[in-house]
Formats: sequence, C-alpha cells, structure tokens
Amino acid sequence: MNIGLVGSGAIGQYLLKNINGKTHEHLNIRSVFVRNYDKYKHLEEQYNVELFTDLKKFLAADTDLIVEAANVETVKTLLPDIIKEKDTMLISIGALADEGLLKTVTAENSKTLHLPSGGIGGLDLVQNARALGNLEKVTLTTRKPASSLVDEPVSAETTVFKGKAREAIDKFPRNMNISIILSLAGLGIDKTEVVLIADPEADKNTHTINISGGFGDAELTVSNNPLPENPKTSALAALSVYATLERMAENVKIGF
Ligand SMILES: NC(=O)C1=CN([C@@H]2O[C@H](COP(=O)(O)OP(=O)(O)OC[C@H]3O[C@@H](n4cnc5c(N)ncnc54)[C@H](O)[C@@H]3O)[C@@H](O)[C@H]2O)C=CC1
Ligand SMILES: O=C([O-])CC(=O)C(=O)O
Repeated sequence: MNIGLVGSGAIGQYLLKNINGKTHEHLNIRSVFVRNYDKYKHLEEQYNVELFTDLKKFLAADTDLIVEAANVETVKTLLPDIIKEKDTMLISIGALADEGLLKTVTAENSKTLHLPSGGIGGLDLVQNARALGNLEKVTLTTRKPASSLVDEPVSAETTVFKGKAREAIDKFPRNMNISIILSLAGLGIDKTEVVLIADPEADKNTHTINISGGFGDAELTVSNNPLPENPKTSALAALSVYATLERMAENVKIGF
C-alpha cells in the first residue's frame, strides 16, 4: 500500500523509520506533505520519499491512503479536500469534535476514514456496549507529566480540567484527541466526562476509562511511555497508526 503522509514530527518520523527505514513488506510511504520544504528535505534521501508543499500535487501522486500526523488545526483545514479524493487515516481525531467536519466525512460520497485508537484502547468494548442504546456513563481520567499540560511548574498534582470532551479538546488540542475518539465510540462529546490531571511526579501518560451500562461495567487503565521525540504523545499512539496500517491488509478482523 502506497501512503501519503501529512506531518513529519514525532509520529510522522516514527512511521518513516519503521516503514521505509526497514523496507516494510507491504507498506511504503511514498510522499510527504510539509509546510517547510527546506526543514524536511533531508527526509527525501533518508527515506526515499517525495516532499510536497502543494496539496493538489500531493493528492495527485500515486498513493492509496493519506495518513495524517500533524495537528487538529491542520485536519480542520485540509481534511475536507483530502477526503473527497483519498481514503484517509487520522491521528488528530480531536478535529472531529467539529460537527460540520464530521458531517463532511460521514457524507455518502466521502472516501473511507480510518481512526486508530491512539493512546488508549477498549474502543471495541465501548462500541459494543452502546449498540442497543443502553450505555450509561463514560469517563476518561488522564494523568500526564505537568510539563505536558501547564506552562508554569506545579508543586503537587493539580486537576487542570474537569468537564465534557467538547471543552477538553478545545482547551487541550495536543493532549485530548483520545477524549474525542472515546466520544465517537460511545456517548458523544457532550456526555463523555473528562478529568485531566497535571502531575509533577508522573513520567507516564496514564489514561483510565470507566464505563457502565446495560452490559455491566468496565475499567481500563493504560500507562503509556511517552515518545522521546515528543513527550506529550504516547508511544502507543504512534504504534496504533503503524499497527492499524498493518491490519488493513489482513482478511481476518479481530475486535473490530
Ligand atoms: N489520537 C491520539 O491518541 C493522539 C493524537 N495525537 C495527535 O497527533 C499529532 C501529531 O503528534 P506528534 O507527531 O507527536 O506531534 P509533533 O508536534 O511532533 O509533529 C507534528 C508535525 O506536523 C507538522 N505540521 C503541522 N501543521 C502542518 C501542516 N499544515 N501540514 C503539514 N505538516 C504540518 C509540524 O511541522 C510537525 O512536524 C498531535 O498534534 C495530536 O493532535 C497525539 C497523541 C495521541
Ligand atoms: O498520547 C496520548 O497519551 C494522548 C494524547 O496526547 C491525545 O489524545 O492527544
């Protein structure tokens, strides 16, 4: 599968390293969309990719899937044009809190949008639990190193946000993408409860999901190692893109 990549920061370069850097059996990143050619031109030789700064030309290249690893704002700006032409995988899923954008991507003539589970898991369970309409409560409690969430140092753990997912992604667009995929899988952005804690002692990104409903109840905690290149981002988020790309080629779908 030929891939066009948008964004070449921590996740983007993780994908380049693990796909092109190791000559993957059936995945190949062929083109990369960047804003600043000079900053990233070394990637062309390093990973045998072509860099584009023009979206039309990037979309016209021979690719089967566009993978986004940039940010929420970029998705809001570029996705309407991309999804008309190419199947797409997003990691900045927070952009889908925008109902207008969600309407565009769920329109009948839109190409397929793939949403990997990012820094959390259990989304199969959440979707199953809501299938007959009796999912009652979904709460996400996230604890991250304080420096990932607040500019000023804090001396003790501090709850920096408590509220619904809609507001969480608005206030923390680089940290709360998981609240939006959890909302899409479950009760929506106005009913999904979020608690966000800045912890000066933490060295992991820890996410606990509590759900209850007609099926019973469940609790899942993921203690993520951060990506060294960007500690706000969990290594699992990058892995989830890589592993979802690999699974797309398989004809046995597990936990789908
Ligand atoms: N769903 C999830 O669980 C998670 C989602 N994320 C999302 O993934 C995004 C990427 O994460 P990282 O790679 O760690 O961030 P990063 O900050 O290391 O890299 C982002 C890259 O995108 C580039 N970029 C920004 N705007 C662009 C544009 N318009 N066109 C092309 N490139 C552009 C930047 O120059 C940078 O190289 C985050 O901003 C966040 O929105 C991050 C962690 C978990
Ligand atoms: O990587 C993580 O742990 C989660 C994250 O930043 C996000 O959802 O934006």
